[in-house]
Amino acid sequence: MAWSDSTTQKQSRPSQPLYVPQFRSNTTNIPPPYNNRAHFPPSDDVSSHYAFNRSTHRPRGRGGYGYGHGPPRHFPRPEQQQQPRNFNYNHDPHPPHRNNRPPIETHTEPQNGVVANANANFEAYESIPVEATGENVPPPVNVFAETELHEDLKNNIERCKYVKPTPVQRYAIPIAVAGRDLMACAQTGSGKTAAFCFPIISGIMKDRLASGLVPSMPRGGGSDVAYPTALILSPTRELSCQIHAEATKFAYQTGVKIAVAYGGAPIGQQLRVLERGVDILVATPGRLVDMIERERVSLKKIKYLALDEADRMLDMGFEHQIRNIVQQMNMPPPGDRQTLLFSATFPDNIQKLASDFLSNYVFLAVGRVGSSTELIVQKIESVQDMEKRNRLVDLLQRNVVNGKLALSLIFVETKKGADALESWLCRSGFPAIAIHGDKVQMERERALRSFKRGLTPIMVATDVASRGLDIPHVAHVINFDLPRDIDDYVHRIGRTGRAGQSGLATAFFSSKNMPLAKGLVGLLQEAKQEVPSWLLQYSESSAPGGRSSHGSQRSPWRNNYGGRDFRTAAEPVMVESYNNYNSSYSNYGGNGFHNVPEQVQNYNYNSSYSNRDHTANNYTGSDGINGPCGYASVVPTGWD
Ligand SMILES: Nc1ncnc2c1ncn2[C@@H]1O[C@H](COP(=O)(O)OP(=O)(O)OP(=O)(O)O)[C@@H](O)[C@H]1O
Repeated sequence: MAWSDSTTQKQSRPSQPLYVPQFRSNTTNIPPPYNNRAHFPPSDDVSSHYAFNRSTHRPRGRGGYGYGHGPPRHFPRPEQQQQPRNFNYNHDPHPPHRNNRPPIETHTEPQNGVVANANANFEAYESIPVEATGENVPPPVNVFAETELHEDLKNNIERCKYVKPTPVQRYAIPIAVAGRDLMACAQTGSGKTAAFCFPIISGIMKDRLASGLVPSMPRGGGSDVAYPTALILSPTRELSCQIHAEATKFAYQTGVKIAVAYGGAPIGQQLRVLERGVDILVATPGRLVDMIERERVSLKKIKYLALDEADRMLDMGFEHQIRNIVQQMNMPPPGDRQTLLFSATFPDNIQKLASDFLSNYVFLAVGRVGSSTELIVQKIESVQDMEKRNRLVDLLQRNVVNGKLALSLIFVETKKGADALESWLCRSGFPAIAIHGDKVQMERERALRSFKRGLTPIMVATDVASRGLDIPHVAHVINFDLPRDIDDYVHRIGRTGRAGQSGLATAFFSSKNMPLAKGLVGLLQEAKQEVPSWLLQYSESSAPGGRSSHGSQRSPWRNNYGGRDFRTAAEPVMVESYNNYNSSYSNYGGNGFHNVPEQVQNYNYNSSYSNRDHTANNYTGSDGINGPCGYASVVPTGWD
C-alpha cells in the first residue's frame, strides 16, 4: 500500500481509491478498507446490518459440513430452503446493559460531510483508575489544546472530531511529547493508536521546524535506500494497514510522509513508494526484515519506535525477529531514540523483556493491565463441542434486528476450523466469510472489507483478527472456540464495545476449556459481569490457568487488580482512591502510599477499585497446559 500526502495526492496502487479525508470530501462514500469510522462511515443500508433475506442469499457450494456433523437437525439443508426462516424478530440481542448504558448504536451519521466521533462515549472510561510510574512523570492534560502537539496536527485532530482525549491519550501524549520512553497499557478500543501517532507526527514536524525547515514541506525521496525517522511495528498486515490509514489521516497536509510495508502484497510496489521518501514507516516485522536485508530500508535514522500490541510482538512468536530489528539492524539504541510500547495486555515477563528496549521509561496503566472493559456484556455458555453449531445458529438468529443481521465476529481455534465453519454457515443460509493466515492477502482483505461494509455480516476468524482491528459496529463477538490464553480472550472480545460503545460477547465453554475457568471468572468479576455458578464451581476445582501464550505465571497480588509496572514488584503498590484527580494533580504521589518507591506516582481516582476483594481473582499457578481433556494438543494458529 502506498503512502499518500497532501502534496502529491498520488497512490501507487490504482486499485485503491485516492485518499481524501472525509473532512475534505463532500461525499459520504462507502468506506475503503481500513478506514476509520470517523471519516468513512458505513451508510445505514449497507454497513451496519445485512438485510437478511434468505431467499436472495446464495449459499456457496464449496466444502462439506465440516467437523462431520452436517447442519443442525432442525435446520433444512440449502436445497430444502425455499422460504425465509421465521426469525424471532422480537428478541433484542442487545439487552440494555445492567448499568443502564445506552444500547449498542450501530450507525454513525454523517454531519455536514464530517462524521463526528460523537458516538464515541469516552465518558465511560472516566472512572477507570490510572497509574503512571517512573521518574518525574509529566502531568496529564484534559483537552488536546493543553498538549504541546504541533498546531497543524491539533487542527487535524479537531477535523477528526476528536473532541476530548481519551484517558490513555490524556496521560500518554504529554509523556511522549516530553520525549520520554513509555510502556502503556489501556483497554481495547480506548484510543491507543492516536496516543502513539500524535506525538510521533508532532515530533517529526517540530524537528523540521527546529532545523529551519518548513514542516509541511515533504522531503526525502530519490534514493534507493529509505531512511524513515519513525518505525511503527504491528503483528498483522491488516493492523499495519489500519494504523497506516489512521496515521495518514492524522498527518493530513502536514508534509509527514507515511508508508506501509507488509507481507502478502507485492514488495516492488511498496519499495517504489519508499523511494519517494518516508518519515513514518508502518510495518509487519517479516516484510521489514526483508526490505532491510535487500538494503532498501535503513533504520539508522530512527528517532521514534512504536510497537503496537507490544506484548504480542515480544512473545515467543515474534521476540527473536523484533530483537533482530531493534538491536542488530543499525537502529539507534535506547536513549538515542524514543520508544513507545502499547497494548491492552502486558504480562510481567513480557514487561521485563520489553524493558531491554526502553530507557528511563514511564509505565502507564489505564485500568488493570489486561482487564476487559465493562462496556462489553460477557456471556459464557456451557456447550459441548458437538452442540456448538446448533447453539451458534440460535445466537445468530437472535442477532437479527428488524430483519437485518448485526455484525458478528466468530472466533475459532484453527484455520481449517474457520473454513469449515464458514462453509457450513453459508450452506445453512448465513452469509459468512472467513479470515485466517492461510488465505492469500487479497482474500483476507476482501473478507475484511466485506465484513466491514456489512455485505457479509458474519466473519469467522482465527486470532489473526483478534488484535487491534477497529471494525465499526461489531455488535457480537462469539468465541466458538475459546482461546488458551486469557489475554487473547481480552483482545478478541475487544473487537466489540469500542470507543465507549457497548457490545456483546458470548463464549462457548466446553470441557477442554477448564484451564481457562479461573481466568475467566476473575475477568468477569472484575468487569462486573454475571458469573455462571457452574463456571465458579469449575474455577474452584480446576487448576489455575488462563496461561499466557508465553507461558508466564501470574503473581497473586498482580492479578488481583495489581497488573502494573513490574518494577514495583518488590512490594505491592497500595492503591489509593482519588476522586478528584484533576483539581490537585500536584498533590499526588508521595503521601498516602505504603511501601511505594518515591518515584512511583499513582493517579487512582475510582474509590471502588481499591476496595475490591483481592482474593477473588487469583489467576496464579501453573498454566494448566497439561490439564484434562487433551488441552495441550490444541495448536494455536492464525498468526503469521
Ligand atoms: N479522542 C478520541 N475521540 C473520539 N474518538 C476517538 C478518540 N480516540 C480514538 N478514537 C476512536 O476510537 C476507536 C478506537 O481507537 P483505537 O483503535 O486506537 O483503540 P485501541 O485502544 O488501539 O484498541 P485495541 O486495543 O483494540 O487495539 C477508533 O475508531 C478511533 O478513531
